[in-house]
Amino acid sequence: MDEVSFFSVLEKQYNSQLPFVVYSRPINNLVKCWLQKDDTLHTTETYTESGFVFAPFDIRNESVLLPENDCELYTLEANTLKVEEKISDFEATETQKNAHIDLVSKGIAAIKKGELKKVVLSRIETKDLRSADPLSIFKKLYNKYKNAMVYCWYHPKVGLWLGATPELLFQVEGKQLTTISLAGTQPYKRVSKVTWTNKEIEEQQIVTDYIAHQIEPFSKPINISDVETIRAGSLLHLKSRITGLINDTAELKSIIQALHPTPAVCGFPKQDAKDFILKNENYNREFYTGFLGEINLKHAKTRNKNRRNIENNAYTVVKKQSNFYVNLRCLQLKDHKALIYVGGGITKDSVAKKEWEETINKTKTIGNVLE
Ligand SMILES: C=C(O[C@@H]1C=C(C(=O)O)C=C[C@H]1O)C(=O)O
Repeated sequence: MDEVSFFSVLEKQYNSQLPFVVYSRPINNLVKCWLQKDDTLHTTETYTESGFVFAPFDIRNESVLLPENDCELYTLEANTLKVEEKISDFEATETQKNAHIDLVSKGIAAIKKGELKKVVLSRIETKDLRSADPLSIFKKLYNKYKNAMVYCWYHPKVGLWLGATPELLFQVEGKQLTTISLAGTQPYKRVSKVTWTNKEIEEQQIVTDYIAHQIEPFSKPINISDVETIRAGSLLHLKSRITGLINDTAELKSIIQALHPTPAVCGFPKQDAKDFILKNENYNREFYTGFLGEINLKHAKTRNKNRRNIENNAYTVVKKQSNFYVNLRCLQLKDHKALIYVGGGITKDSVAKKEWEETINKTKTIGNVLE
């Protein structure tokens, strides 16, 4: 399917108020879309169905599913998508600044009292839009962020979300489990040598240790890569890659429950951090810091048993694959407004004003493509 037909099918779907998702994973130049045939709100509790899942931060609320069997799927291959690149600046207000600094200060105080070790605190930044065409925003995100999972998700009974997230929650392909620990943030400044403070190194280590501990019951042996610096748009983060082989009895739901939400977006210890967030953030995160992605898709790979006799020995392995990304650097489109969701990890060494600046820098990822 060519680009014009691909996006006109999507536009028709949106204008008919029918659910869809259009997305591209960081691994290739494929843009995929799933169009649900009616507007039924499907949810999943078991995570055994196949389709595309959109799950909230607070998993006690419903995870929305676009079931594979109720959807039409299209794929487009493209390096860049055609779109007019108009953008404009926006500024945060002082009220929001003071409210966020107060919230972060509360977090630091709780950590110093020993109630928690790390908590991720966030806020919403609202921007009035001149143009609120979700598909143009999607195209701009796709052109700008090749290393991100870029998506636009819509359900008439839930809302419209867009994002460009650098963070994999986890991926399972057959028995192979891959996840990452991503934390620590600084602006990207085009220098070759990047230095990190103890605050960020410790913050990321908390995430790595937690993930390794949580997947231990399902997966052995666990390999943890060295920590590296990665770029996500105008930001840098610390990242480790964690892999393992899951055992036969491990269910997808148990892995989700073990990992989501990680200390990268919630904090540590998990329940205390979550309680602190729900009590103090003063707004509903909804799907921000939830997760999204393909669930239980069958993926066929052709292999050759014997390289000398390729024709006769080719065989196909069908593996089930799920890949979930953490819903970050995202916004919700509502009544011609963009609600941009941003947060950052707080530890004992955090400085409230710097955390405020970090959220400003994070709004730019998605704010940079809005008009
Ligand atoms: C919470 C966010 O990002 C997370 C928090 C980070 C941090 O505290 O340094 C870094 C990457 C993400 O894991 C966000 O972008 O809103």
